[in-house]
Parts: sequence; C-alpha cells; structure tokens
Amino acid sequence: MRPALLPDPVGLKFVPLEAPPDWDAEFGFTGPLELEIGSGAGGHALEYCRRNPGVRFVAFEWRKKYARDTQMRAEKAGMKNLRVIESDARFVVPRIFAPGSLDVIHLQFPDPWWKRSHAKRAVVQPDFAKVMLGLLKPGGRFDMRTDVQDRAVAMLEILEAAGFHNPLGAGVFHPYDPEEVPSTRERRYLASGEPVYRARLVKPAS
Ligand SMILES: C[S@@+](CC[C@H](N)C(=O)[O-])C[C@H]1O[C@@H](n2cnc3c(N)ncnc32)[C@H](O)[C@@H]1O
Repeated sequence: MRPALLPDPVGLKFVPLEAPPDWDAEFGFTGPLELEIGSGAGGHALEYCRRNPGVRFVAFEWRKKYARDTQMRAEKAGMKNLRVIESDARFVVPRIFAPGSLDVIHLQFPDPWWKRSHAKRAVVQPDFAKVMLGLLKPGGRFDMRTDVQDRAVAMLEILEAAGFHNPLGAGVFHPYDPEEVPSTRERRYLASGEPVYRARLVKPAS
C-alpha cells in the first residue's frame, strides 16, 4: 500500500550543490559510501543499512511519498547511515559524489520505460553509464537486478560498453545469491519464482 505523503521533504539540501558535500561530516563517521538509484518503497535500502551499519548509504527516489517514508522509517529505527534524496538521480548524482568515491552503486528493478518517447528517462544509458563508472572507486561494484529480460540484456551491453568488467564473462548474468538483500519488488519474484536477471559488475582497477 502506498504510504501517505509526509509533510517534510527529504534530502533537498543536496540537490542544488555544485560540489560534493563532506560526507564524513554529513554522516558523522567514515566508511564505505554507497548509492542506490530508485529505492522505491525502501525495502532494500532499509535492510541493507540495518545489516551494514558501517556503510554510508545515499538513496535516490524521486517519488516523494516513498522517499519520505523510507527516511522516516530509518530515523524511527535509529539508523544513522541512510540519507534519502527525493530528486532525479541523473541530474544530482554527478555533482554530489566525487570521481572515484563510491564503493557500490545499487540499481534494482529500474522502470523499463516501455514507450519509445519515455526511453530517455532510463537510468542506464551510455552517457550516464560512463558517469557512474567514473564515480566508482577502482574495484567498486555495480549491482543491478531486473525482471525484464530484454532490458537486462540491453543494460548489460551498455554497462560493459561503458567499461564495466563482468567477472562472469560478457553478457553473463549473476546467479541468485541468498545472502543478498532483496528489494521490495524482488521479494515478490522470489515468492512467485519468476525470473530475475542480476548483474554484478566491477570497475577495473586501472
Ligand atoms: C520499478 S521501481 C523499483 C523500486 C525498488 N528499487 C524495488 O526494487 O523495489 C523503480 C523506482 O525508481 C524510481 N526512479 C526511476 N527513475 C529515477 C530517477 N531518475 N531518480 C530517482 N528515482 C527514480 C521510481 O520512482 C521507482 O520508485
């Protein structure tokens, strides 16, 4: 069920920044810095942060209800390591993270944007794939999941062409890992047994 819209926006102070903030000061501790794009109802972000309290986790979700609800749930649970930003990741991410500063980028079940006129809204496109590669540390990981097979194939092609390394071989999807944290949407597919296409790509060391 959709949450009611909470009154206070989340993460808007980051949106106009022209340069990365001091993330150590923002979180109050040092540690890996991870990004999730399109966190939706927040199932993955919240559970991942709970399991990994040493990770500083920034989640983008442009639907205000979901973004605010996720941040509120993190605060109610006393979590210090999650910041949700209710904005379009494609425009803000390149300005608020320094090149080579991210340990992991998570992208789960991105909207497939079926209509041709909407295709430009897709997160994984050649230019933005290069931006994401540049923001990761050498050896940093890109974790992607989707239920849409042709989008999965197309995204993998774009990411590999941008310079991401696929340790399993070009075009090969990653098997299900029971240790990974499922997203809200993924839980549905795990229950129904419908296929999920996963990729774990790496930024080459040099
Ligand atoms: C299909 S939902 C999946 C949500 C979640 N990752 C999951 O697996 O349950 C995709 C989400 O990405 C968000 N989204 C799509 N493009 C975005 C963008 N450019 N910036 C921020 N959020 C975006 C949508 O609002 C939506 O909540």
